[in-house]
Amino acid sequence: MKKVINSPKAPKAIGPYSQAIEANGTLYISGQLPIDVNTGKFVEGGVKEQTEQCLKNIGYILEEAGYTFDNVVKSTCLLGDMSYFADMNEIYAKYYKTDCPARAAFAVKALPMGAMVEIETIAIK
Ligand SMILES: CC(=[NH2+])C(=O)[O-]
Repeated sequence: MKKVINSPKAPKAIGPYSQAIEANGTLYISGQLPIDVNTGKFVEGGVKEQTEQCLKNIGYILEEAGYTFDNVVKSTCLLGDMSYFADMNEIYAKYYKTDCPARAAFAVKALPMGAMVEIETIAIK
């Protein structure tokens, strides 16, 4: 069975997808954009601020589902340009300090709404 997770603290989906789905003790969080739910817009600033906002949104969704960052086993970081890699890592490392999740990081041609960063996450109980 699947359960739709919806945190009011995180931005609503901008398309036909759920913020997250929990199935069989695994939480699949959709790619999070750097949207600040309070403004409905991207957080001000550059790659570091955008990465932080993506991770904050992920944290709200984890919390809503009863998970923490310690439960994360895999993440995928999508970047608008590979030159963002170091700045993204600097912020990412604040959230994942030890026993870091498995991860892939890609530079892509473009991200929704022109974001610089989008982060997808899988967590298990
Ligand atoms: C932003 C996002 N997760 C999507 O699928 O468009």
